[in-house]
Amino acid sequence: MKVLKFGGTSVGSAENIKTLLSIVAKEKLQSNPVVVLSAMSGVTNLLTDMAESAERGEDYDTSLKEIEAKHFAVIRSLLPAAAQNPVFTRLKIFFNELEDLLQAVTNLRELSLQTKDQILSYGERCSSFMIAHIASQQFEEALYVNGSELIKTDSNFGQARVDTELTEILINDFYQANKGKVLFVTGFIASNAAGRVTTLGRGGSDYTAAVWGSALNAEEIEIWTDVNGMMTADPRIVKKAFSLPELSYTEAMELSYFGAKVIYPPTMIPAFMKKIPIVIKNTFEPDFAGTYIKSDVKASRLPIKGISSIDHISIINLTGSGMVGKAGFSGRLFSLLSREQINVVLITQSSSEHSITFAVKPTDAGQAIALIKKEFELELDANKLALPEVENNLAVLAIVGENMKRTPGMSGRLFNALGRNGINVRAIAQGSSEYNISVIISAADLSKAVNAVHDAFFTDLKRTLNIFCLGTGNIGKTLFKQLREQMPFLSANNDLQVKVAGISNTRKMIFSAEGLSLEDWESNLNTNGEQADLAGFVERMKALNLPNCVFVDNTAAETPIEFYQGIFESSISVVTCNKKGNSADFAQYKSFKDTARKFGVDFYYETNVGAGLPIIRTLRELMMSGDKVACIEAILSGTISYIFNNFKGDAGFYETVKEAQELGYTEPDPRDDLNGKDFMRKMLILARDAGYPLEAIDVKIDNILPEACLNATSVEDFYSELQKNAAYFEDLKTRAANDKKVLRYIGKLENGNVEISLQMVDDSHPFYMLSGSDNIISFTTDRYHARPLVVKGPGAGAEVTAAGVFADIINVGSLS
Ligand SMILES: NC(=O)c1ccc[n+]([C@@H]2O[C@H](COP(=O)([O-])OP(=O)(O)OC[C@H]3O[C@@H](n4cnc5c(N)ncnc54)[C@H](O)[C@@H]3O)[C@@H](O)[C@H]2O)c1
Ligand SMILES: N[C@@H](CCO)C(=O)O
Ligand code: NA
Repeated sequence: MKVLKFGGTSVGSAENIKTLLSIVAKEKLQSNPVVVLSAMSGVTNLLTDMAESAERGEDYDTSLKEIEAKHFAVIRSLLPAAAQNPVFTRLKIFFNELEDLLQAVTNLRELSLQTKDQILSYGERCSSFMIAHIASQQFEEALYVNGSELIKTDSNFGQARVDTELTEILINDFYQANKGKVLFVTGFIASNAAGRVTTLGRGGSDYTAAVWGSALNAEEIEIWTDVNGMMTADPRIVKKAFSLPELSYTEAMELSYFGAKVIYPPTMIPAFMKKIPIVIKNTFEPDFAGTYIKSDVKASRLPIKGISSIDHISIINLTGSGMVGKAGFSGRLFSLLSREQINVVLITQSSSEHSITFAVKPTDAGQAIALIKKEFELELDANKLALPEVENNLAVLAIVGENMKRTPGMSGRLFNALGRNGINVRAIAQGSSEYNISVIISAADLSKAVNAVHDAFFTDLKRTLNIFCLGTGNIGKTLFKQLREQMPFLSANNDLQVKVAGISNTRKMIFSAEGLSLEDWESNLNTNGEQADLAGFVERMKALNLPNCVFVDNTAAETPIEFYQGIFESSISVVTCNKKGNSADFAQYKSFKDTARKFGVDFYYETNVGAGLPIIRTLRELMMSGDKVACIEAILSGTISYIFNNFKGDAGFYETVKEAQELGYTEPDPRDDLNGKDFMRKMLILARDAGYPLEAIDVKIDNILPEACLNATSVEDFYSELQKNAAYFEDLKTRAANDKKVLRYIGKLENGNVEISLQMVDDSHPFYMLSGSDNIISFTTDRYHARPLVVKGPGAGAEVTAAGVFADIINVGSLS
């Protein structure tokens, strides 16, 4: 037989009670279960409030009416009129008794724990009596059982301890005498030797179920609740949390201890002692298998079972020489705290024995300090102990699982995930059982930490990147389009989810921690966006404190650069196609790199040179593997490449530049391409990445433009100068054509010198054959000295650039 326990929500409404009874009916086909019931949801709280109001002499009538109404509504809806009366009558008797008790409390202005237990007992008695009667419509064998008479305890009211031996006899006798019946038993309540009602404390109804299950050697104890079993993490914090099919008793205890509210650990002990499996099931999804808690769990491939957390915790630090080598110091400390019922959540002690840190509930911290000051007065006076210190606004995160045992790398993975996300660890505790590693962190970081750690351990699941994108122009727009198209593939094949958590352009900005839809981002930004403000955008990104966060700069502006440093310092990675950052002062370039490294985040800028072509990456890998760059020769302006490849025959120069702009090859300001500045930035970045600490003025640039074009003060002006100077360009074209040559704008880095020059090359030159917006780069190095390493292909355009940004984003945080 089985014991089925239904919690408050499962008995909370007529609808839910119907569901409950259908579950019982199904179980009855196998064998008659024992059904343990809680009070209807909210009723125990109401009873507590009423008792306390009565003690203060305040009104409790409204709440009493509320409780009555709650039960009567169920009776009316689930029982035929003819069958309602006996239930109403009995419940009315209950409510009269309850009122008498409350009146007595009011008169005395005194609420003893004993009286409170008596008052609370009506919650379970009403729900169980009522449900047993409703059940009897369906099966005659239904029997209401006031379980308080069968579970015998001491007189520790409010949290009584069970006399197991006697209780087992009573339950067995009762069960034998009522064989063939379906018992509907009140949870939570018991009685002492004198027959006074006691209660079993927190999780009391689960405890009742475990006591019955253990007494009757049940094959299983089912705890029916409103969630799909125990989950890998709190689903309100981690959207990707999932139900665990199986847990050992120890794992369940460790997980529950820190936060997982599904079951209260001590209630499992009777089941644990007799190795009776406990199954957590969902009343509202009865076909879902739920979580099995048992002793012989199958080997699991999950590295850990779950992450539990407590969001409000304080720590108390004790330091001083008085502790060193003093056996009994911690004994005194912790027995003091336990005597005063202060629950210690976690303890760490340094091996020097010079300090002890322990965590308590914030509400206990003040009392703990006072107790310590009193107990250790002598030590404090003698300066053998420093005044105890409290730190508030902290949280505990714990990873739990038996597989951690003797598995190296588990704590490494935990701390790596925390470190990469800029989460400072205040204290650490690992039980020698190795089932649990707990860390204390700032409460503000808890959600980010639990998500990051969840991602790090459940790698079968999708890693999530949260990106904040600046710039919705040519590149930004195309990136969103690519992300939208690629999302399903990524999540299916790369275990990766990219969420756009923020978007801004110069006009508007918008945020969503859940991720913005990329179907309608533009209209959403325009209609719902707030006024753009770069500092505000960055602040909000930091404040949202999302895990695996990336700032993506798709602008050509200088202002975003000022924020990079602070972004790295907030442990946020940066991906940028904006070259302005890396091509300003060398000191700043160096600081970006150093800071990113220091904070364990990534700084990727592949599209700074050659758009999506793998140039930065190639150079980095050459350098990292110990190669030395002797010479770099390159065509790195996609715009000028396009112009020279198309400025032929009848084509005019001005028209060709216009085309390049329309095709999305140029910078937002095309003068930056034509005056060589954009090319200069790329050569400078390459030189720096190759190890040369150069500044912009160190790059020699050959002009391809006549003076008047260079001096144009606006883009419009610039274009009209191009038209006026058509002859100048025609002359270049004819001279090259006459010599069977082509025009090439070529950059060269050699011996730490960088120059960019306009050249006319014939078909013997490796850069002769190019088309479209092609870039070409050749690296001559120690290892590639006879023939250079060459990368060639389209080096400008929205699609290839956005693709490069995309690739940088998905590389963030990957260990490759
Ligand atoms: N076009 C290419 O082939 C190519 C290749 C490699 C790199 N890039 C780089 O890509 C970047 C973007 O180019 P684009 O063609 O998309 O430019 P664009 O002018 O089309 O778009 C720029 C966007 O940035 C936004 N912006 C500018 N300053 C801002 C600020 N302070 N705050 C918020 N938003 C701001 C603008 O509102 C606009 O949405 C440039 O840095 C460019 O060098 C372009
Ligand atoms: N405007 C740039 C885009 C690539 O960075 C070019 O023409 O090369
Ligand atoms: Na590139």
